Amino acid sequence: MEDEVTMKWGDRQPTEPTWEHQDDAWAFEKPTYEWQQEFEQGNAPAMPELEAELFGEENRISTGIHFDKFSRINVSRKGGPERVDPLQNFEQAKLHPIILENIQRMGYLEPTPIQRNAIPILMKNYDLLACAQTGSGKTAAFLLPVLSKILTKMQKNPPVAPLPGARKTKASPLALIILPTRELGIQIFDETRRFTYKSPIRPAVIYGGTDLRRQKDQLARGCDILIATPGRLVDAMERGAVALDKVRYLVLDEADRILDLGFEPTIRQILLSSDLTRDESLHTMMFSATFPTEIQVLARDFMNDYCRLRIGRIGGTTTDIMQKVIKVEEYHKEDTLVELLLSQPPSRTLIFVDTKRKADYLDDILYNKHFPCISLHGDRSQRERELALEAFKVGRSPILIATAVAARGLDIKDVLHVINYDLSDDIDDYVHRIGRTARAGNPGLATTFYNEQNWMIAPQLVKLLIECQQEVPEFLQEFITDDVSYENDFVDPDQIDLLESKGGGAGEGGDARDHGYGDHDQGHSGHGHDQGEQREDILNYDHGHNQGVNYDHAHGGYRDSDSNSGWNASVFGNNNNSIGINNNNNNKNNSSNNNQNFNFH
Ligand SMILES: Nc1ncnc2c1ncn2[C@@H]1O[C@H](COP(=O)(O)OP(=O)(O)OP(=O)(O)O)[C@@H](O)[C@H]1O
Repeated sequence: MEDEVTMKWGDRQPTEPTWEHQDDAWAFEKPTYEWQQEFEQGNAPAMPELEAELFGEENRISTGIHFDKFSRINVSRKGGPERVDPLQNFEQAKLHPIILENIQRMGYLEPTPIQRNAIPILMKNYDLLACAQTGSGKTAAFLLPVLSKILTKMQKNPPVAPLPGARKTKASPLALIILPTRELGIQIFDETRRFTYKSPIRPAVIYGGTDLRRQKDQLARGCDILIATPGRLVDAMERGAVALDKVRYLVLDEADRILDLGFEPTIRQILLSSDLTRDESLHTMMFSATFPTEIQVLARDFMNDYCRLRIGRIGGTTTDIMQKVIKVEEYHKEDTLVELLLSQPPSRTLIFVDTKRKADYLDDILYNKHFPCISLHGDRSQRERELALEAFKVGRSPILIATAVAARGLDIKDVLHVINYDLSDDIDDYVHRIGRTARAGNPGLATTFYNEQNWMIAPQLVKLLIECQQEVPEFLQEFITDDVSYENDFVDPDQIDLLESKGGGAGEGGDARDHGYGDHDQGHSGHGHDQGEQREDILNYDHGHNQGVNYDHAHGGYRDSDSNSGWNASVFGNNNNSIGINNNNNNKNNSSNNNQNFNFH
């Protein structure tokens, strides 16, 4: 088995240490552009090392062959300005020149549909509820106008440098982005570091599981745009590290997941009982690929004269993902997984399981079979979570076994295969999980293990497969119905109460998950709820202490960088990957001119 795996997945070779290994820095301490008082906008000097890190090809996703397909998707807009002219190009958006330069550095040639439509609305200062498919560029759709507006404000009123010797203790950001998971926070921080390059805007990110004092130090250096998980944000506000009175742009990213995790009271607390200015000078926006009714209720309660923008169907997914569903009984899943991994050329692969225990267990099984794997879940210390994701990104551990912690928003280059080892009961979860592949018009493969225990999701899964023109396997055909219609729009705000009183709505029913709310990332420890085989729906645990990175793998922990550094990363970082799975039901052989081949035989 070792030879077989090694031949497939590459020889062990030493790899360069990453930034995390060089010192004990956290992801929130990654460098941002160091603006000096004497710089002028448009004339700031380059920071070549930072520029290479931020814009290097290896660190970001290039558009794929299906990028053009985006433009054929249907767009619906309700509310907001009377007339919106979708952007033909970024230049039309009247974005600040520094932002335009960074768009070029990112290699974005044209806007995606969500960007074409959302940016003009946000530039006109309307509140926005926006839904678009996974991987279709929602992040830039809100970041670009927000950053551009901050820069224009700064140009009119340049920030005043603190007096010599003055000690700033409180951050007063102009923009606040709240999101459900720490990993997503780090990623949006990275994206913000890119778009604020050579600008005076200082971004910061705060999330649980890390030393709040160090995050406070970051905040004390000043912060114009703050990215935060809800619990840590409240914590920082209560400790006087953050004031919200200057916030003019408020974004809830993956808004439905924030509520799903039980953060609604926290969000309402932030929106209602904080020092946030709640008048027409505050612009609020919510983005996601899925929008159950609860989040639409929240939007109605807190947004003014807002625009509802939908690109494609709410909860729909991209046809760039080849979805395969195979029948696998529980007892046979391990063997099938190993066969599946061996049957394909190595490619960055994300395996979803439902429980933390199973993530550890499977990690052990695969590691002992010499697969270059690592796991990520909420029981890991934050340091371990950051290391695991980094190892996956750089290709040192190209197989990541994760719970739902990795399901939302993560944008990792060349994830070619998502495997639903355990299938969630919730179709929205399924959509977000498989959405970790096929980003920005690239192709991807999602393989789902299905058995009778998953009957609950079967009707919706089948509907989605049909909608995406995917093969419906024999064993799922009994779930095909004539009803191919979908609740395909936002609920009219005037109808929400009616809908709620009838007990209906997109977000109702069918959700048997154990949410087991815990400490919500508040920065204190103590969870008793997920010792067993409960599903992991609470992501932002805080153990109150850092358990270190060098866990003994035999005890379900992490491998250190040495023992895990040997896998040849090169095949996982280029565009030359090909993946294939054996499936007797399918003879498709899709190949593309950028050499991403999907071989099904
Ligand atoms: N206009 C563009 N041209 C090329 N690439 C783009 C463009 N806009 C965004 N991208 C890239 O597409 C990828 C996906 O974008 P993003 O992460 O914002 O998707 P998303 O819609 O937020 O997905 P999810 O719902 O999964 O969070 C990113 O790597 C981003 O850099």
